[in-house]
Order: sequence, then C-alpha cells, then structure tokens
Amino acid sequence: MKIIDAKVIVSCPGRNFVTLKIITDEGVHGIGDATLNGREMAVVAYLEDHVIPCLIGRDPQQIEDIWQYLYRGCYWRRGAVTMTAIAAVDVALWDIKGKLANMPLYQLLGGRSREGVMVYGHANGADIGETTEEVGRYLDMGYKAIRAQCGIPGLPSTYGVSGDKMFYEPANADLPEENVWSTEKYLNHVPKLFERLRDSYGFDVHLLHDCHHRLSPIEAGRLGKDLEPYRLFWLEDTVPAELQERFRLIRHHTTTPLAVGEVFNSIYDCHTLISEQLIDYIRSTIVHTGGISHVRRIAALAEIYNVRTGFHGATDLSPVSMGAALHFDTWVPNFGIQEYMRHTDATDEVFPSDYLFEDGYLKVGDAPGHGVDIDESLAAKYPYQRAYLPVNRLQDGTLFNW
Ligand SMILES: O=C(O)C(=O)C[C@H](O)[C@H](O)CO
Ligand SMILES: [Mg+2]
Repeated sequence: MKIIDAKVIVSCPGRNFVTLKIITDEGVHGIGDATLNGREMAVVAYLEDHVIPCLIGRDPQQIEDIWQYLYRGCYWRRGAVTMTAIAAVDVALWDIKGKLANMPLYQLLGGRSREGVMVYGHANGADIGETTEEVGRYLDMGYKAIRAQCGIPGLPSTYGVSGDKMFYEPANADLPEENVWSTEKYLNHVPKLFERLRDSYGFDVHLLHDCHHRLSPIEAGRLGKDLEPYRLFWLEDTVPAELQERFRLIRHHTTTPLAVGEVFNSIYDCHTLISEQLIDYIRSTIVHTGGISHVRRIAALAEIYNVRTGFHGATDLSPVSMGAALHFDTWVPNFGIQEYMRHTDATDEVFPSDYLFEDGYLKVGDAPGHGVDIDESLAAKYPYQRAYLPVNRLQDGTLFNW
C-alpha cells in the first residue's frame, strides 16, 4: 500500500484552519489538523515544501517509521511548526489505519476506558455579575466543569472575555491587537470572582481558571493560596513555562491543582514538571505535540507520576483535532478532563464529525478512524484571512506576555 498524494487545505469559516489530507493507492484517505494560530502559513509551507515530497510512495501503515523519519530526519528537532506538521501527518495516518481496520481510533489505542469524556466549557463576562450568570447558563446546558474568566476593573480588555459568549476567538485582527495588563489589579480581583461563584452555585461544579502565562512564580503561589478556599479543579498557565523548574516555587506555596502545557510541543517541555509532580494536569495536545504517537508517550510518563491529561481544546484547534483528542481521551487511563470550546456552525459544516455533547460529556462515534472529515468544496468557499493573536503591554507600555 502506498501514499499517492497529499494536499494541504486552508479554510477560514470564521477562523483559519489548516488541514492535511493524505490519499492512498487503495482509495482510503486520512486527515490531520495542522493549525497553528497566527502562524498558519508557516506550517502550510513546511508541509508542502518539505514533508509531502517525502511522503509520496511510502506505506501509510508504517506510522512509527514515518514519525521517526520526519522527526529525526529533519535534524532540527522539535519546535511548534515542525511538531504541528508532524502531528498532522501522524493523525492522518492513524485515521487511515482505523479505516483500514474498520475500527474507531479508540479501539486501535487499546479500547474504551470510559463512557464519555468530561469536558469544560468557557463562561466569561465583562464583570463578576455577568460571569456568574454565564456559569449558570453553562450549568443549565449540563456542563459539569466550567472555566470562569472575567473583566478586571480598570483594564479595557482581559484575556478570556469575549463579546460572543459561545465562540471565543482571540485572533481577530489583520495585525496584532494590543491589550493592556496589570497583575496587581488582576490578583486583587480574581479571588472575588470565585468567592461569588461558590456562594452562588456551591461546590458540586468543577471550576477552572486560566492565568494565560501572566504571573511570576511567587505571584502564582499567592493566587493559588488565595483561591484554595474555592477548591478549583485547576489553575492553568500561571507562569510562562519555558523554565520547568519555576513550578517548584509555586508548588511549595499552594495546594491548588496546577495545569500547564498548551504551548508545549514535546515531552522534553514537560518531563521535569511531570517527574517531579510539579503539576496535576498536562495540557500538551495532539495537534501541537507531534500527534498521537508522541502524546501517548507523554501520557504514559504522566501516568506513573499521577499526572492526568487535560488537553487544550480552544476553537483554534479544528474539529479534526477534537475528534482525535476525544478518541485518545476515551482510551487513555489517566484522563482528567478535555477542554471544549464550541466551533461555529460554519466550521462544523466544513468538518462533518460524529462526536456529540450529552450532559457534560462528549461522546465519540464508532465511525472508523477519528470520525471527522473535510468537505473540500465548502472549505474552498472560505479563503485564508491573515489574523494574529493579540500582544499585551503593561500600563507603562512595556511589552508583556499575552
Ligand atoms: O483555551 C485555552 O486555555 C487558551 O489559553 C486558548 C489560547 O489562548 C488559544 O488557543 C491561543 O491560540
Ligand atoms: Mg489556556
């Protein structure tokens, strides 16, 4: 069996998605997500110019060999662009293997470990009152876990707060939008949000919060401590995580569970965090971390240190990523939670899928492979539109972390 063709499809049904489609001589095809928000075309060029020529003629059943060929063979290991491109190939090949075996992906991985995948939704508002109402709305929809973000008095905009309450899309400008940040204002305000949420809804719902890489370790320790009475499910991305050792200090100061990893692209970004049990949830996900073949190694390492998975699942990860992640989540023994930011109807039409939301859980279907496809003629109606994630400045103008 041979790969006879592969193509990259870029489509913007509201936001940009990059999809790799691999076609075999037996008529079976597989697809993988290659979307890297704000740097999409770098992955397109990487795939078209450097990866696809190496795929033609190879046996698509040799997933591991192809993975090693693309990782070791490029010499310049790791990096978001490389690992996203490899992930797209890997997921497309697992999709093909599932179709050849006539099995859903979770069966190939080792079978079902749970009936459904607990997901968390995104409640946000301009202030504490609005976020509290939004959390209520998510509870009414059946969610068991909800991430809560709210506007900070004195700041014109805040990460995680959007006009559209169902579909959050931060990459929205032809050039990067500039936000303004104050850690002091933020640290004073956030505990009040969670106090109100626990007063309003009690302790049965799982509450999560994302700091989006904006604190120093000691500030993170303080926030974690301040939030302890409200028993968060997790506090995410407290500090920029290039330096894994930073988490030792945070861990010394708080028992609030910690999650990190959506910007990681390799096991080498998180091995210290995991093996020293400095975190509780690892968020490195399939699309940006080399695909199923690499993420399952991270999950296996995490399992022996009692760290659970909590995959990134924002809207900039396409339904293809969500389908693959849900199969992985259905199987992986140390599953924790799955992020679920809903896609727009236009996106779901371009990417027909068979997963369903039911009472706080997402459930995969039994279609062979990962169960998500692309409608190419519809995709072609939404041409690429350049869009960037925002940048962030402190109130004195210093460039900061977004
Ligand atoms: O979903 C999250 O937790 C995020 O932090 C979303 C990110 O800002 C987004 O994926 C960046 O492209
Ligand atoms: Mg995040």
